[in-house]
Amino acid sequence: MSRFWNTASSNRSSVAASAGGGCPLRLEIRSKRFGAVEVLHCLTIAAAAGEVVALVGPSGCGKTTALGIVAGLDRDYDGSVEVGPRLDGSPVRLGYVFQEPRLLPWRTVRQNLALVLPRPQRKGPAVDAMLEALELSDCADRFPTQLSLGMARRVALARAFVVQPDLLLMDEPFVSLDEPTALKLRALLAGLLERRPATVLLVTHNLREALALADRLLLLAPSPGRVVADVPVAVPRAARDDATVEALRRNLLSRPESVFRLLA
Ligand SMILES: Nc1ncnc2c1ncn2[C@@H]1O[C@H](COP(=O)(O)OP(=O)(O)OP(=O)(O)O)[C@@H](O)[C@H]1O
Repeated sequence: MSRFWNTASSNRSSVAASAGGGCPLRLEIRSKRFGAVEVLHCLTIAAAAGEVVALVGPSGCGKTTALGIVAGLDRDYDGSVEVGPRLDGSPVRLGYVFQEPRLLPWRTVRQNLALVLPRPQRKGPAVDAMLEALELSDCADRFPTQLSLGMARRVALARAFVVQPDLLLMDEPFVSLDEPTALKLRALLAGLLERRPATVLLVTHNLREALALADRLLLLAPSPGRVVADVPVAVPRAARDDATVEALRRNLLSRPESVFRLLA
């Protein structure tokens, strides 16, 4: 197991080893509190190696809190997290795309990417290849203040991918972008995952985005946050053009179960 931690009493659960890109993930939170308020209760998220799982739910239902726990940024909870293993036993690599790009303002685009790599690899071809894949070669020597929000978000995506992550955590990665820019970034992300699969937890408010990218949607309800629906997306990702995504969205919104009203 590459990483495992918990507080209070935890249940260790077994997960199959990763055979290709990505690694398995299992998160079981019995309870997560901030002070007297319980924000997550009996929340279980499991993802197979290479699976893209979208966490969808209203503001405040605990999506970011759950990501922080998976990333190891928050260890004050009752439950367990298992990430990995990789088949070859090597350490799991984690990528995190935050809600804001969080680039170092005093470093250039190229330097922001290089800094997340082990020192011997920083001058190798990985950085330039990733900049090219995300159509960022022309701004490699710019500083973050010289970028548009869409470019800064592409750099944040490039920084997460340059480590070749097994597990990628994405928290509203395309929020507050105009729709054409968001569409372009989604297509770039889909292309990156096609070339090098990773297990992805994608937090989003945007149902179209979830349906365009994910293999499965987990719908969370608030107070306290928990999973109320687990919805597989049967159409292959490559076949999900705008019209197909819209049809999937309408189909989901028309389902009679009351939990789907959370999406309206
Ligand atoms: N550090 C903190 N201290 C106290 N309460 C917090 C803290 N962080 C989050 N919360 C509360 O926990 C709940 C879940 O917050 P979280 O940010 O995880 O929700 P979210 O689903 O990601 O929301 P959004 O979609 O608006 O980003 C909210 O009620 C929030 O106010």
